[in-house]
Amino acid sequence: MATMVVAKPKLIFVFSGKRKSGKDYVTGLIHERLGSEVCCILRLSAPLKEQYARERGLDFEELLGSGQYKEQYRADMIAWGERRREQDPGFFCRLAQRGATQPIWIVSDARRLSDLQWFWTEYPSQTRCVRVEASELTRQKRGWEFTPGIDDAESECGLDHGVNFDWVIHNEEDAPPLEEQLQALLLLAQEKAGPEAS
Ligand SMILES: Nc1ncnc2c1ncn2[C@@H]1O[C@H](COP(=O)(O)OP(=O)(O)O)[C@@H](O)[C@H]1O
Ligand SMILES: C[C@@](O)(CCOP(=O)(O)OP(=O)(O)O)CC(=O)O
Repeated sequence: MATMVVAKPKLIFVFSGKRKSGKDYVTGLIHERLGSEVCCILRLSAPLKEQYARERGLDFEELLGSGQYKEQYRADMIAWGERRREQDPGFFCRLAQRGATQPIWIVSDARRLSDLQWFWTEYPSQTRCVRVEASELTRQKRGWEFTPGIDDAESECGLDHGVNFDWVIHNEEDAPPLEEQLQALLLLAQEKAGPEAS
């Protein structure tokens, strides 16, 4: 693969969380607050879904969505992606960062220790890990159903233990408001990005 020249970020928030915990919702709030000039959202699953859709003649946009379409293919996408990660753990991380020029990056969907290790290795001083937490009841209310082979496998459980997260965001009705929980992340991002982020 040709060497991709990537603009160095000043700060990277690497998010993880269970299905329907609110990763996209929370990272969307941060992105909205900081603005597209300063902040971009990187999805590790996007290059995976793009190649998977191409190989199988599927609808890439639908795979990016949050509906049933992607759930039909999730198990096979997981297996397909894991075969590639076995050969090159950073394969999807490198592809996801293509074209990112903003100073603040948000990786919205880390799932495995190899994801975190890639960013810690490539960007040791810039990387901060954030976990989005929600109870199973809350996730069920958002449309999650336990699926054997998915919710008890690495894709969903790979970061359940052994990670000292820099922040844990409790995305629950009875938790403090997200704006309050995200204050420290937003302040750090504004400090790192400089005056244009304020
Ligand atoms: N704090 C919240 N307030 C309102 N809706 C939320 C909140 N968190 C998540 N949601 C909704 O719940 C669903 C799942 O959230 P999402 O961010 O897609 O989860 P994930 O990306 O972790 O699978 C979405 O419809 C989203 O809009
Ligand atoms: C094969 C996947 O990349 C599919 C991920 O799809 P999404 O990122 O859409 O998942 P949620 O938003 O958590 O529901 C998972 C993997 O193990 O790589």
